[in-house]
Amino acid sequence: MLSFQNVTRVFGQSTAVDHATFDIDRPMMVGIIGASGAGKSTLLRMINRLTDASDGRILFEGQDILPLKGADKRRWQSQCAMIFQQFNLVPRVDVVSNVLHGLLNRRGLGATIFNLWPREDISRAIAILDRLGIAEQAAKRAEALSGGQQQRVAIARALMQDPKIILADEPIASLDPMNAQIVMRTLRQIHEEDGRTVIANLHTLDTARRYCDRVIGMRKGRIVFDGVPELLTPAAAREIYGAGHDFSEAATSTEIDALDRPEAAMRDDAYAARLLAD
Ligand SMILES: Nc1ncnc2c1ncn2[C@@H]1O[C@H](COP(=O)(O)OP(=O)(O)OP(=O)(O)O)[C@@H](O)[C@H]1O
Repeated sequence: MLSFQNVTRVFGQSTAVDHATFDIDRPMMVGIIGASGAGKSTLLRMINRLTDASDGRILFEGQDILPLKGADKRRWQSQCAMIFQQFNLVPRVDVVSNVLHGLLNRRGLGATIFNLWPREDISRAIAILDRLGIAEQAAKRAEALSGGQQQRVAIARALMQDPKIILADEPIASLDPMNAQIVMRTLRQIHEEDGRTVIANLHTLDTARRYCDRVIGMRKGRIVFDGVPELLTPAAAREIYGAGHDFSEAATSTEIDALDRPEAAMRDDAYAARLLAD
């Protein structure tokens, strides 16, 4: 289905992703973990062509998606929707319109600017919001919603594209523990019920363990772990995070406690090291 073959991305002197090679041969939920700067975002962004690869091939159902241009590239991008840590909604615009923006690649800019959406698109947007439990927010401005609700709107916008793959770049890093769980459960539900592949960059090992079928661990651009969560032993975690021997798996088994800490939103090596060393 999705095949990475020696995919590399170089920025100047630094190699953000170094010969990444792996196959996803059936719909699954994949968590990508690693310290800040390990290359997780770059890996994800190369899939939907927000970032170009320097070398290698990414095949989707046999076709290399890296050389795609123009309409072909847009078609591919509509098959792999992305959600972001900061939701990337239009804050002053109502929720339904934000969801309808998921159709931008298909309906064009005119429909978006003039808010000219066919009735069936609007009905579908509301049905998706209903599925995600936020239909009653449909008429509100996006900025009036809580973070967790805004991320669900972003997921609804992604679903509007009817994508085969959902790419989630730190989807819960800005959320409180309760909303983080709701968003992760929503992503899991979308995978299980719709058969879509979800690939999510995650900050806590425990979230990857709890929600993902497979975990890919990156360190300094290289994939150093690829397996089922059960194989994510303390030794494997040390390898991924470069942590010391005082690493304790128990320290990462309380995702909610970890997210509860005020510094949980920090995205740096010190945070990962502290988490592992606690
Ligand atoms: N546009 C860019 N220009 C230059 N360097 C970049 C660019 N994007 C990423 N990098 C570098 O590539 C490396 C990998 O960055 P990336 O954002 O992919 O890591 P990450 O694992 O997602 O980190 P984080 O968890 O902090 O988001 C880093 O050294 C980063 O500085």
